Amino acid sequence: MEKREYNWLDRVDSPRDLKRLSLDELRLYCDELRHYIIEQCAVNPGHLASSLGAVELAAAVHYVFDTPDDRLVWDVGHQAYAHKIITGRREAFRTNRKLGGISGFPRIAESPYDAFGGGHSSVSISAAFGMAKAAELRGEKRQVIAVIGDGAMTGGLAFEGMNNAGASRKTNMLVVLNDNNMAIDQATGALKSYLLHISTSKRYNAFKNRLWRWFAHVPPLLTLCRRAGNAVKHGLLQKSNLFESFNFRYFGPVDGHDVRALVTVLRALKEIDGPKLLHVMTVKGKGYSPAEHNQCEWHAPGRFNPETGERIASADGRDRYQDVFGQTLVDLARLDRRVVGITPAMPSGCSMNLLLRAMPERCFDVGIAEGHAVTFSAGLAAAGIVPFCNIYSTFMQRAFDNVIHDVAIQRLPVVLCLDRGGLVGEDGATHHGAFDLAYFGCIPNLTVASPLDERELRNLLYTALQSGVPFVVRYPRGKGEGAAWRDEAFERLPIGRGRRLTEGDDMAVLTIGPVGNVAARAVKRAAAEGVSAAHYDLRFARPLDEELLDEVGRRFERVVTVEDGVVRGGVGSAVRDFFDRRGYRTQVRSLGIPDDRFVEHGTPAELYAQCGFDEEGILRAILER
Ligand SMILES: Cc1ncc(C[n+]2csc(CCOP(=O)(O)OP(=O)(O)O)c2C)c(N)n1
Ligand SMILES: CC(=O)[C@@H](O)[C@H](O)COP(=O)(O)O
Ligand SMILES: [Mg+2]
Repeated sequence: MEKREYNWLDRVDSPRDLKRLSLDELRLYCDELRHYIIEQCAVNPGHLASSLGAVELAAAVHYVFDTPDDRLVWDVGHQAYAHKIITGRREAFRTNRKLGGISGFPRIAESPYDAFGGGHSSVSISAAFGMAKAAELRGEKRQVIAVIGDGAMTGGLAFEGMNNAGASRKTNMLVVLNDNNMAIDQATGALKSYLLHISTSKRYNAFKNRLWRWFAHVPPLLTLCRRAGNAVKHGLLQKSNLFESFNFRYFGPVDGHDVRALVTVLRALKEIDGPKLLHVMTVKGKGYSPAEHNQCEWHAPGRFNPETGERIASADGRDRYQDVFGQTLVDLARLDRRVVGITPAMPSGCSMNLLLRAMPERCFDVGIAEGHAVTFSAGLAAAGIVPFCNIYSTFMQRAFDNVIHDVAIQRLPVVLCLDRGGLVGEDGATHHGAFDLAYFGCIPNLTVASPLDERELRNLLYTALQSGVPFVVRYPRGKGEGAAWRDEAFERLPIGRGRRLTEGDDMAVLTIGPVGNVAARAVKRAAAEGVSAAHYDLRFARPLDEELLDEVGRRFERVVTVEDGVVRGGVGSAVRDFFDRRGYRTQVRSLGIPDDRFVEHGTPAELYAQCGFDEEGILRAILER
């Protein structure tokens, strides 16, 4: 990619400015917009490939519709960078995902153009339907548009939204299906084949192309085309149209990078009432060759050299926790024929792609469907398989009831692997794994553990396999401590037992998970400053090690608990409850993620400091008398 001067980019600070451009100028503007996104993401990382794929779409929607009066909802929101830049955030985009800067996702609080917040998948149709219904109830005339990817469309919630909205034939809403045949990894499932079928059906497309050409040149034909709708499409498509079955009028597929064609089609659709869906074909990473050629890696590539496409990674020899999970799962699957892996659309994110490559028949990418992933796992477990179901902590929130109803009550031996537990950094409030220790800590029959380091993660996964009970293993995003783990012999760990890491006399520090390593450094520094702190690693949030806690309660008047999770309802709360119940008068100070606000985006180091449980914060709490 070559450096270039911008002639059009700087002229647009709002959709109103955009509308002043001719269609030819709009195309030139889109080229520059794409270039700017690449240039900025190279130095300030973000969701590059999806946003490159939606440049023309964002421009065309803002060109045709009257945002913010017309409501535009982006599903997930990771493809909305062009939208942000068009809607007055061109300069602010330099602060994308930085502490105090704009969010990587749409946010209602950030701009009137962000009609609905994003981050988690498959919400757009339900939200847009709510807005369309509200407009109807309030007698307001406005358009509502939901842009949803083919990956997000695999989520059950999207179908719940369509089912509901489709029954309301008068309600005016447009769903734009942004189909690039990719989620983060390869698209999966029956919907993928279906979308491929309708986007490649030659007879239907030849007919449809003629229809759209008429649309463009002879406006009165619009009415005719509307009437032609269902019957013709059904006749030409071998399968009945899925979206039409939900009472959505189906239009497309159209080329999502031909901004002129998009404008033409959207203008036409604006005149059609009721629920309708426009199928748009895009290329993930469009316009940046490295991203087009390796769409998965360029979903969120980190920093890179825009000229060469070389990604800039810091190599310090330490593995990520997800690497430990991915390789250990392969090792366990080799050890035990009952082991399988389940991921809701995150094989690369959680490194289950290692199992997918090694034993594809024993690895299931079920689409963006966390609830289904858990219940599917429960079904497998009920039939003698040991599923390792890996879900990012924040997305597990979607499957809370499935864990209670389908796993815990029935005591089925599902291993729930919670990746991204704790603060995740730049993705911000929607993605921090803040609540899991609180929401799993209160469920009967669940064992909940978190390792201190890589080797312990490996051993906890092994222990979970041996346990025969519902077992949660929770670990954070990013790199570990550098502990040796590869090819280490497995060790079965005692369930519900913690251990003392450091002896001390003045007070005790209780930790769970890798944040214990940070606390260990603070404990050392406290000793140098004259405070002798005993350090205990609980390892299990449930069941708690009561013997260990009795020892602490008996010996210490002052305790600091540290967890990379929300302070209320988490491990600190459970420890305090235990001391109360046992009648210990120990004073407990709990450090963790605050529960009086959502923590926003920033680097992990900045956020730990802000929340007061970085090394300095823990040290301060230990020294406080
Ligand atoms: C509930 C939930 N599960 C998983 C994710 C992680 N995730 C973010 S984007 C994405 C893929 C989305 O695919 P698609 O909608 O087709 O957009 P594309 O990346 O192809 O542009 C996934 C799985 C999420 N954001 N929300
Ligand atoms: C938008 C989204 O939900 C994912 O792309 C997420 O940002 C991935 O996070 P990791 O970078 O932690 O895999
Ligand atoms: Mg996609």
